[in-house]
Amino acid sequence: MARISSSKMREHLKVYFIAGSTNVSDPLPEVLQKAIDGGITIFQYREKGDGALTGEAYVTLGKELKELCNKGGIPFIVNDDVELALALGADGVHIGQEDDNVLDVRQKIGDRILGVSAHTLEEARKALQDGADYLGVGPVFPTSSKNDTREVCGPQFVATLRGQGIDAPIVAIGGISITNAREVVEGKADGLSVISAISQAGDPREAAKQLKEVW
Ligand SMILES: Nc1nc(C(F)(F)F)ncc1COP(=O)(O)OP(=O)(O)O
Ligand SMILES: [Mg+2]
Repeated sequence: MARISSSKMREHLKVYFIAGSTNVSDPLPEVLQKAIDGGITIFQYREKGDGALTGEAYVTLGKELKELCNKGGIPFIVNDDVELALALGADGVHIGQEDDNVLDVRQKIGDRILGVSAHTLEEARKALQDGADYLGVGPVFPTSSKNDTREVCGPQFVATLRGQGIDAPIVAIGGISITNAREVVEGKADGLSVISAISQAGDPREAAKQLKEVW
């Protein structure tokens, strides 16, 4: 298996749904299936925060979500937890600046997809140099889904990175919804990632469909 190409990675990043059991009121597998039906292009299992599952329940849910992604033909990404990603046979992992070292994770996961959060030009350059396949850049808008974010950088920050020579696949994250998604597209991101815009939507399928239609 070779590393994913940038063009294929950009396609996968278009509508990136991220969720864990604490982000939904209905069972996450049901929400994920609706999101897949609506056209999400990649999913990240991010089981974090108060009330997050642990132990067997954490692994069992991950297995179920991975199966849905496999059937739906989209990559299944695990947030932070490289061991779980390997145990589940995930398609990749996403790590942030406070997580494991990018070089070490690349070594552990082989050619699987590796996403890295970046908030500055230096962090972006280093992550790519160390083996990231895509960057998660944000928060582009204020967000209620994560309480320890760096300061809001705005949707134009991705365009700034492009101007500084970062032409790798980038997905924007943070407070994105259907009402501001166009700004993300105009800001030269390759994709938009959302938690509550889908996980808290009355109709996750419709929400995913509308976000897909922005492209
Ligand atoms: N989970 C993420 N996924 C993305 C993605 F690019 F996939 F959209 N970008 C950024 C993050 C944030 O990652 P991190 O800074 O480690 O915080 P946390 O582990 O709490 O999510
Ligand atoms: Mg993390």
